[in-house]
Amino acid sequence: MTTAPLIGVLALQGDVREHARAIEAAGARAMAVRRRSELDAVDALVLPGGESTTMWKLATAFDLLEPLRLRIKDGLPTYGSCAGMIMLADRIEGGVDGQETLGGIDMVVRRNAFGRQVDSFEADLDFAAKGRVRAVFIRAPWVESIGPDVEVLGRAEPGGRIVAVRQGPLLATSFHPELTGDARVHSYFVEMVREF
Ligand SMILES: NC(=O)CC[C@H](N)C(=O)O
Repeated sequence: MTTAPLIGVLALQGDVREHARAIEAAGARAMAVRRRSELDAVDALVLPGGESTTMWKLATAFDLLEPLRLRIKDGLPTYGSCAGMIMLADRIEGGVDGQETLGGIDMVVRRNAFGRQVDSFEADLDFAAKGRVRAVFIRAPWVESIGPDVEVLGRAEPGGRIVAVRQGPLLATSFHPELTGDARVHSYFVEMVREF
């Protein structure tokens, strides 16, 4: 890919604008995705933080759930942060009755694992080869277990819980790098997108 990749941000709910800004800071182009035609147009996708139950319900109402699943299955590079991580999990714990995900990463993610809203916190952690990043956790999930093809890119300290993973073209973090003004996690994703 010689031109800057076009990265969609699923814009049903959540902190869409912050991700769009971070994508642009990482040297790619950003576009809000609400319709199937927009989903078809992008080279990659970000699933923002927000509320996974709402995202699932809106994706169903907008007829996007199956198209999203299919594009992810076909290898669309996709990055999910927080609620987006939950959406990328093959299996979840602590979901509401009947809660569905898009799936793609062979992992079990526990919703609201770090506690309630008041338990939101910030911490520094090592992210992949990018060095130490400031991680903002907001009613965040953690990764309870992973399959053999999933690579761990980051752990919360202390406790060592898995909070960043990658499986092929799919990336997920429990935390919100789009809120820190540091685009290194998005840069990592843009590098992934250029590989595929
Ligand atoms: N900041 C977030 O994205 C929180 C995720 C939220 N707890 C959920 O279950 O979807």
